[in-house]
Amino acid sequence: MKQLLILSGKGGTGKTTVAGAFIKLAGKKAFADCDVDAPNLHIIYSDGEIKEEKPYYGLKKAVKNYDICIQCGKCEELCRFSAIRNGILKPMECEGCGVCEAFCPVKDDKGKKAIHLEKNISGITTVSAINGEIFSQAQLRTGNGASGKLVTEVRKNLKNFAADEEFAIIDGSPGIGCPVIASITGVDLVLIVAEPTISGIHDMKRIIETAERFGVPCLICINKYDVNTDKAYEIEEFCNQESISLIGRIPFDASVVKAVNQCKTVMDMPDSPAADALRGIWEEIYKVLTS
Ligand SMILES: Nc1ncnc2c1ncn2[C@@H]1O[C@H](COP(=O)(O)OP(=O)(O)OP(=O)(O)O)[C@@H](O)[C@H]1O
Ligand code: SF4
Ligand code: SF4
Repeated sequence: MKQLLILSGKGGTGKTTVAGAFIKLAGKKAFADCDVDAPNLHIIYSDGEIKEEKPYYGLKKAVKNYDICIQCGKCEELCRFSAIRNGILKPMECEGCGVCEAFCPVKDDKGKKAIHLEKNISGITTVSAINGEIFSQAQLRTGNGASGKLVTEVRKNLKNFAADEEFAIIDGSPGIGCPVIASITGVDLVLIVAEPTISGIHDMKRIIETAERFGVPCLICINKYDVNTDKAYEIEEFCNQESISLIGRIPFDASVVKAVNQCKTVMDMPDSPAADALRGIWEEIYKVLTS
């Protein structure tokens, strides 16, 4: 299975718009949303038969039994993350280090400490089949820090359920942190959707560096290039200097927004200049993936 990952560094540059279009264009494929903090590919690809929905247990978290606690204050004194304040445990701030449990002097009749670690549901993974094509995604629960592990789970599910597919198209998350690193490992190609703004260019450079560190080849396309042609030109110059292929420019197109409002991809919209540009970009990517 050839895996294409779509990234940008900066959020909101058009990753999901591009991923949604490629899923439509690619024919036989599987797809995944690795933006587990804020998944949104399901807005376009929602009607499927659920194959599997599972809780994902990530980091353990502290649980406090207030009935047996003698309020000695040891756990509060030792917690490096200030997750216990005025005797009250704030589960959202617990990092699961286990120091409180190790030093708590009180046990219940089953030997469980007054403060102890317990399994914790970090998120929910879902695999669905849409017209026979596998869609793997997950939603991280608020206050959980296991985003990288959850992304790894999404990719594992994609491989397990769609091992025979020719392509996998993966919508990545913004930034360069854990979820991006978990999504980049082992993919065949990264497409960076660059935005012609100061922050868009800055973040594009950071994500190129990240991909290079993992030895994954990168291609670039500029989205909404006509909104700031000076900055679009700066991206082109950068690509020339660094010998990175710029494979397309997508214009600002009101039908992209209309498509999202109708829960469709831009490829479903008539007379869309953005759809025309995306068709050309997909052809280039297809050539690289199948060469
Ligand atoms: N070429 C375009 N013309 C007009 N609007 C666009 C274009 N591309 C994207 N948009 C709009 O910009 C917004 C962000 O796009 P999108 O959700 O695809 O970005 P994203 O990179 O996936 O965001 P996030 O980082 O939040 O996941 C959406 O409202 C989308 O409709
Ligand atoms: S497990 Fe660690 S972070 Fe969580 S409350 Fe205990 S000491 Fe604090
Ligand atoms: S260390 Fe144990 S007994 Fe002491 S305050 Fe914390 S939970 Fe209560």
